[in-house]
Amino acid sequence: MTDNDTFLGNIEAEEAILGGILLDPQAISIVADMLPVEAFCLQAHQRIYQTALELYQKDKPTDLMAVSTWLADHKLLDEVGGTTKLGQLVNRTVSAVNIDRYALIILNKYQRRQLVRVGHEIVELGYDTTTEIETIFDTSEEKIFNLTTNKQDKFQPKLISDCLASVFNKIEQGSSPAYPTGLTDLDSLIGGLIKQDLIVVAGRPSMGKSWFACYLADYIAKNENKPVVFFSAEMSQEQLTKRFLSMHTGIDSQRLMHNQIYEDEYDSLVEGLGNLAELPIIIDDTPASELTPTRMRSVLRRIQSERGELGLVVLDYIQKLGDRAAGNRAQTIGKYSGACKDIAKTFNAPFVVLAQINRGVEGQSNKRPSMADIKDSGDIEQDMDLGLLLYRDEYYKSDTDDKGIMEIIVGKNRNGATGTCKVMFDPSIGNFNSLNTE
Ligand SMILES: Nc1ncnc2c1ncn2[C@@H]1O[C@H](COP(=O)(O)OP(=O)(O)OP(=O)(O)O)[C@@H](O)[C@H]1O
Repeated sequence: MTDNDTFLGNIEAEEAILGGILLDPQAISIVADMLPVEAFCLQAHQRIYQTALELYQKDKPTDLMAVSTWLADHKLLDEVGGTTKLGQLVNRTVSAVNIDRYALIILNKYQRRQLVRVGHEIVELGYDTTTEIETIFDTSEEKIFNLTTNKQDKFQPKLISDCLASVFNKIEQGSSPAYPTGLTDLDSLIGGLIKQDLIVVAGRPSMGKSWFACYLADYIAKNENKPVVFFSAEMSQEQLTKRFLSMHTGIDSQRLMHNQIYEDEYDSLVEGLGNLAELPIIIDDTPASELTPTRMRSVLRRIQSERGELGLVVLDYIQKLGDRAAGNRAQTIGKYSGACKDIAKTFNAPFVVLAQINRGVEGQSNKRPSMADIKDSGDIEQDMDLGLLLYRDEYYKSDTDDKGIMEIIVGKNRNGATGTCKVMFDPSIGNFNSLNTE
C-alpha cells in the first residue's frame, strides 16, 4: 500500500476514474449506476463526480470544458482545486479503458469505510442501556444487511426532479407496481396488490380469510415466480401445507387434514405434490407469542438475500400477536399494524394481513362488516392502504341465492375506488374464481 492507496481509500484510482470521465464521453455511463458520490473519499473528487453525474442525467457532455464551466458557474471551481486540478486529472489519464476496474476498487474501499462506520455504531448501540436489546439486535442486523445488499441509499431524500426521472422510466416501460390477483372484478376495483401496500383482509371467523390468503399466496407465487412468505400464527406448517395441497389436487381439505384420501385420488395427489413443490412459498409458523416484527424482518431479510425480491408477505392473523392478557390491545395491535406497513415498504412487497371482526356484527340485521368493525382496530384503519372485508351470505342464510359466493367489500382504498365485488368460492378446496370467467 502507498499513501495513495490506503486501507480505506485509493486516490490514484479515484483520479483515474475522474480523468476517464473528463476524457471519454462514454465513461460516465459505465460507472453512474454502480458508484455513489460518497464512494470517493476526497471531497473535491466527490464534487467533480457529482457535477459529471448531474450533467449526465441532463444528457449533457461531461468533458473538461463542460465540467469546469458548471463548477465555475456554481462558484465551486476553487473548492475542487481550480482548472489546474481538472487539467491534471485529464493529463494523467491515458484512457478510460479500465474505468470499471477502478470503480470496483474504490467501491470496495467505500464498503470498508461503511463497515467501519457501522461497526462503531453497533458498538455504541451495545453500550446503550436505554434501548431494548431486541431493538438493538434488529437495528444492528439491518445496518449490516443494508451494507451487504448495498441498500444504504434506498430511502435517501431526493429532489422531485430526480424522482421524476425514475417515474418516467417506469411509465415508459409500462411496468406495473401491482400484482394481479387473477380475480377480474377485484382487479378492476383495486388494480391488483400494490407493492409496499398494507392490505388488511378482515372477516368474521370461518368467513374464508385464511383460504383467501392461501389463494393470493399461491396465485402470486405461480404467476410472478417470486418468493411468497406466509407467517402463520394460526395454523401449523403441516395444516397450511395441506390447505395448499387441497387447492392443487382438488381433494377435500377436511379429509386431507385427517390424512384420508380415496384410492382414485392418488394420481391427483402426486400431480399436485409435484406442482406445489415448484412454488416459492415459504411458511413460517413461529408461535404468535414469539412472532414479533423484529422476527418477521429478520426472516424476510434472509429470504430476500437468498431468493431475491419478495412477491408477497402474508400474516394470519394480526390480533393473534402479542400478549393477549396485557391491557390496551388496541394500542398493541396499532403498533403491529404500523410495523407491518413499515415491512411492506422496506421489502417493496404487498403485505396481506388478516384481521378478525368484532362479534357485534352478528347482532345486526345486515351482517356485512364495515371497517369500524375490525377488532381492536386501533391504528389499523389509518395504517392500511387497502381494506378488504369478506362476507358470505350462505354462512348466515341457508336459503340464500348467493350459494358458493363470497362478497369482497373494498372498505378502504388509498389508491382508488371502494365498492363490492363477488367471487365464486369453494371452501372445501379453497378454490376462488371470477364470476365473469369469459
Ligand atoms: N372441507 C371443507 N368442506 C367444506 N367447508 C370447509 C371445509 N374446510 C373448511 N371449510 C369452511 O371454510 C371456512 C373456513 O375458512 P377459513 O379458515 O379460511 O376461514 P377464516 O375466516 O380464516 O376463519 P378463522 O378466523 O376461524 O380462522 C369455514 O366456513 C369452514 O366451514
